[in-house]
Amino acid sequence: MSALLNVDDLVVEYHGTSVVRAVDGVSLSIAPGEVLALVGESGCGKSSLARAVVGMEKPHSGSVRYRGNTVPLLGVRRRDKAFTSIQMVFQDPNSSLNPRIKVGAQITEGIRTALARGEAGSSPEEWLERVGLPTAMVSRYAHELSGGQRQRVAIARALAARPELLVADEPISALDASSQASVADMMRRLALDAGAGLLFISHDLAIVRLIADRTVVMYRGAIVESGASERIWDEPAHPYTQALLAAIPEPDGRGMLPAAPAAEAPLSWRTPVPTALDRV
Ligand SMILES: Nc1ncnc2c1ncn2[C@@H]1O[C@H](COP(=O)(O)OP(=O)(O)OP(=O)(O)O)[C@@H](O)[C@H]1O
Repeated sequence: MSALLNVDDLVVEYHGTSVVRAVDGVSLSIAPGEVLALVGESGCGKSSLARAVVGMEKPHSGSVRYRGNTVPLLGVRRRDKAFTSIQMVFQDPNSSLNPRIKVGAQITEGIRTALARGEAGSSPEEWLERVGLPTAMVSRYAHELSGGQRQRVAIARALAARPELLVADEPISALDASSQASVADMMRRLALDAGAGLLFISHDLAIVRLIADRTVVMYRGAIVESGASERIWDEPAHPYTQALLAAIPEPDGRGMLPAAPAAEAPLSWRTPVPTALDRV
């Protein structure tokens, strides 16, 4: 099956007083109906990659193509029908929800995006039910909801647009621990029922293992390992992946590996590779 999303040798840089190369030559693809997880520690470049995928960052080099077409920068992407089927959920729901518009109206914006593409729409109440919220919330404002409820609304709005590609950047970290797995699973089901591809960004390998077909592990802007999620969980090949797995607290997940903190990892991957900052 041809890919929905192709990222080829992508480089994202921030040019300020110094140059930060946040994404350093990343290639990946997502097929329709596939969940791809992107994992890695804070600052490894996950959000920069996600932002470039949805047109919020301009690639320094390399390319991001959606159904074979280069994804334009956000303003153009929003206006171009060919790209309204890309939706994003952010870590912080406050950055995507408007505090002055009622929840129902915000979900309706998503439904209108779907209708404009000739897709079936449904009511805001139905979407609230699907994400586990009471339908009465249609008439509430975002500031009247808890952080977790807000994130569910943001997820409902993104899914109401019937995305064919959903990019979710740490979508469950605002939720309480007991509902993280169920919301992640709900996102998987709703995206896949619609035949969409899901790029699910997380630092939580235990959840990623539950919902992602494939996992890509990022470290310092580059991919160090990728493969079937179960394989990465059972036989992590790269020392960095092994350290990520070993860091999962025992009651929550793995607890199988002997403690292998990053400090004990081989120098080959711990030592900053003299690429990014040194080169530019
Ligand atoms: N606007 C910016 N200007 C300059 N540097 C930035 C900017 N945004 C991100 N960076 C830097 O780029 C690198 C990658 O950041 P990014 O937010 O992509 O990582 P991340 O893996 O998503 O982290 P987190 O999990 O904490 O969100 C970091 O070193 C960060 O400090």
